[in-house]
Amino acid sequence: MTTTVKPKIQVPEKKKESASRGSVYQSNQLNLWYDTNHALKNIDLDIKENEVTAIIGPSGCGKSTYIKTLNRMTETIPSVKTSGEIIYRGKNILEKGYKFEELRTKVGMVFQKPNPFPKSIYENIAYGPRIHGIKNKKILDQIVEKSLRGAAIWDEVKDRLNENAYSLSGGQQQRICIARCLAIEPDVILMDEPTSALDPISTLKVEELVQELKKEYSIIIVTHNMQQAARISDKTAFFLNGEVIEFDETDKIFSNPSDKRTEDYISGRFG
Ligand SMILES: Nc1ncnc2c1ncn2[C@@H]1O[C@H](COP(=O)(O)OP(=O)(O)OP(=O)(O)O)[C@@H](O)[C@H]1O
Repeated sequence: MTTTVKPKIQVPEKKKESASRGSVYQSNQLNLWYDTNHALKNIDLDIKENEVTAIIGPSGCGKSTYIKTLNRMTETIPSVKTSGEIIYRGKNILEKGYKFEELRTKVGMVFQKPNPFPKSIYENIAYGPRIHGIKNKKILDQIVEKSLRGAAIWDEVKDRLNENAYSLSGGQQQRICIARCLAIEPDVILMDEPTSALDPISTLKVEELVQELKKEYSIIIVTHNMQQAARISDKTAFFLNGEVIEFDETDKIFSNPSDKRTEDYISGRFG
């Protein structure tokens, strides 16, 4: 008797053109230790451009560690050791001599808790371009408007650009943080549970925004919300105890996973 796994979570129809896309990140046999804690184990992932890739898995499985490694944020922790490769656009970012600054201008990061600067809405967005040498007020104005429009928050803030970003709601602050990323014209946006501190309406806005942004950017999103992964991602990687158990098209992962552990996780049997 054959058994088929019934879809647990509704996945919207998505275009399947993945095979023809280029790779933005490739991790090859990536390992990471915090002292003796082996937090990432032989991670092989090929992340394609202009897709949304979701990283899911139970608490402590290494999701945040993985996404932070893509931006070399873990290397500031003294106990961290890594082995293997992370190839970003053809270059191993873990190699000595890799120009770290290059990564900073190409990869934007959005965190769990909105973290605008304690400055005006305008200054939050203009800050990055200024650091990169843009001083002309007219050009900065254009970047600010374009970035806020890109983050679907222009209409809400256009008349209050000089107000402190802290005066906005949490959901608006998160979109300001996304606009701040867009202002540096990144190639990739890394999002670490970007909606977990938001209410359902703000969550929906950010999810719609992610769908829109993938036309121009590659997005990697850590989420503990499986419905969210199913709604917005093209590919999903299921992590467990520091390993990638399964990485596939999101509809395959949520309707017919290959591994029993994935099936158990998405059906809510653990995690
Ligand atoms: N700064 C750190 N120093 C030491 N160990 C850490 C550090 N950050 C994470 N770890 C450990 O690495 C492992 C993976 O943690 P990580 O935060 O990547 O998991 P996660 O899947 O993102 O979890 P969660 O869903 O709870 O955020 C855990 O054992 C954790 O205790």
